[in-house]
Amino acid sequence: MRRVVVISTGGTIASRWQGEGYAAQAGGSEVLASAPVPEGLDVRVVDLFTVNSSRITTAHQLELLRTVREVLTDPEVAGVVVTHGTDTLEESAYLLSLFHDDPRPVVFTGAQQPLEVADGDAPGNLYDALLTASCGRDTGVVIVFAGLVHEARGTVKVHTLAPQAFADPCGSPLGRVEFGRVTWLRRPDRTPALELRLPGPGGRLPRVDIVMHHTGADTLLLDAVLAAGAEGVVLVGTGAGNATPDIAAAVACAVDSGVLVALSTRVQTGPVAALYTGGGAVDLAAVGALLSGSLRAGQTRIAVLASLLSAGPAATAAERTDVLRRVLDGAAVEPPLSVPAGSRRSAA
Ligand SMILES: NC(=O)C[C@H](N)C(=O)O
Repeated sequence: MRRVVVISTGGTIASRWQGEGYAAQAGGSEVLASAPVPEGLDVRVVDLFTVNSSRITTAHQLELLRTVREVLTDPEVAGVVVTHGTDTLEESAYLLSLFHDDPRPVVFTGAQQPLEVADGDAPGNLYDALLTASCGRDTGVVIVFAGLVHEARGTVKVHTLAPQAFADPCGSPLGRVEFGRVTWLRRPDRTPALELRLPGPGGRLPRVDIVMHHTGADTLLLDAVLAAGAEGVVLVGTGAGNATPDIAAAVACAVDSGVLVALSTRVQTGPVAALYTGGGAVDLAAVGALLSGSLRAGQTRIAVLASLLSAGPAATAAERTDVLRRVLDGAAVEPPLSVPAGSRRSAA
């Protein structure tokens, strides 16, 4: 029997009607009982949390990371399944993937329809995730949803309600799960795992905020997160990563004071590219913002958070920047042909 451990964290896959709306309520054993189990598997359950994933914090994510590592100390375990709400699944999965250094797979899944819905998607997704966790090797952390296996990095929630909830807008799936079999379509682009320096119990966790640019925006929100003590900021630019000269000046001050700044885009597909000046990505990169490649805002924030955690509180700004640059290089996609060579990433 191959052993797979399911770590249950809540989400719609564990949700029931509460009178006014749905909320996570069921524990892991109930979630598991809703799905058929592939033949020949010995499935164990760890009940970690029961929360809707919009409430997931960095502390939850680090507890999940610790739990996965603890589960994998058992050599009998072939793989791990994490059941998670879909709202922030891509963030937790990407965080774990950056620190994952084990050949055994960690498979995230969830559902768009709640537990006990007669024709819901939970049982199929969980079955596929169990199958993938039992047979994958050197896959890293993946997301199994609606019959597809996605690499954690780059994958985002693309529909609020539909069963096909996840896709990588700049990439392609790693595999398919159908007819009770996993078919691998390509190898994941795995990068070396980051060194893990977890803060001790009660240790301070870095604050990383996201600020989105829009027409008429000034520096108020950026100033506010910096005043609140953000050690990292993701600026979500318009287009290929653009803002204004005032915002570029505020980013320059933030970088000079040791804040890690990454630049993502609010556009759904395509990489950030240093093409425009006048407050655009050319100027933002010149003052030290690192371009996020094809990572969308949520995963860019995780890249910044993971870099701060991995560098540790005693690291210099240059050391933290160096870790983030390596993480983002691992997330790069080729720039479109129209982007001049060498303009994709900041030289800062
Ligand atoms: N489909 C879901 O899981 C959505 C839910 N709001 C969650 O993320 O917890």
